[in-house]
Amino acid sequence: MSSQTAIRAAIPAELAGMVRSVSFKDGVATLVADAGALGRSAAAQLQRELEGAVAAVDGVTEVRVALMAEKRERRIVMVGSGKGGVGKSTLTANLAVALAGMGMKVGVVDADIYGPSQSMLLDATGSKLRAEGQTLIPHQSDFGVPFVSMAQLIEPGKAIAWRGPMVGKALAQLMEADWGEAELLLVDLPPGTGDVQLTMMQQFKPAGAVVVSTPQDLALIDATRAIDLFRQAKIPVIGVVENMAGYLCPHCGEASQPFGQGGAEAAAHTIGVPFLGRIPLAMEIRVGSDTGQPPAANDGAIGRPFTQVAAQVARFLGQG
Ligand SMILES: Nc1ncnc2c1ncn2[C@@H]1O[C@H](COP(=O)(O)OP(=O)(O)OP(=O)(O)O)[C@@H](O)[C@H]1O
Repeated sequence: MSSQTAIRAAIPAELAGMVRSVSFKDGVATLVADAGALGRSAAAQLQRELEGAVAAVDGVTEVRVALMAEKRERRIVMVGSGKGGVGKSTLTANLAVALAGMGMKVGVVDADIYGPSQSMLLDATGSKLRAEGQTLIPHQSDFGVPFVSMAQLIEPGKAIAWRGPMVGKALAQLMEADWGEAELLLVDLPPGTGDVQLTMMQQFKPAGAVVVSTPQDLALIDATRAIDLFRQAKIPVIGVVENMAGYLCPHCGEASQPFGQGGAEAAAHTIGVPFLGRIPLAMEIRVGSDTGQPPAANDGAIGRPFTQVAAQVARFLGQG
């Protein structure tokens, strides 16, 4: 058997499909393998396994493995708001679940340095998040949506003192986590127009932004500021979502409007950005969010408004 044939024979069958070429000269075996579909840690493991298997072949004194990884086109959509507490994290989690339900490979980056909450929203188990060296390993939620979170990088309550360079470093770690096949990252921004927003726009070239607001005037003024910032940076505003838009009393069935009604839609028209839809204020949304059960994971009526917004985001991305 020639050495080249012996090397091919030594490659485990389950890895053989990824090996594009094998050559052998003066004791040096050179393998080229396709790691384009693999995340960083899986690619490193492929390399180790190939090296181990081929090093055992008679006559081989050195193994060189070259991994080809075609750069994957991964797009980024930011979810922002002017004001805090308007439901940005809730919308991010449910949009991600709804888009995954439509067949997209979506990851969530929880970049809310002041109140990271995706662990609660997407993970009922409360499992610990992991890292391999400097590379964060996204946590696989039960809903087909992996996520990483600022909560992995900062101690609770310490973020207030964070400034530009620290924010940039932490954000880069989240964005460059081992995202594997994810084709879309949804980024849950902190409220407002601070360092995280600026760094996102300068360093990561988002494909677009969704802005959440309640129908209240104050929230809308702040949302308009966020939209202005995205526009200045030439980030397309995919549209505005009105959250907490009307409350249906579960006892008497009467509809009331604690935060007013239609404000976000009117503001979107005035500013000239699309209006993506309305999410009602509903006890089931709050309870589902607090227990790691995003409503968009179910077919029920309460998940539908999220699915409708997700369909528009998919359309914007050319996937709908
Ligand atoms: N449509 C809704 N109906 C009922 N409760 C909601 C709705 N949207 C959000 N909530 C609840 O409101 C609270 C704030 O929501 P969320 O954390 O998503 O807001 P946020 O804008 O991300 O806040 P933060 O400023 O902390 O980042 C949470 O308790 C959430 O469960």
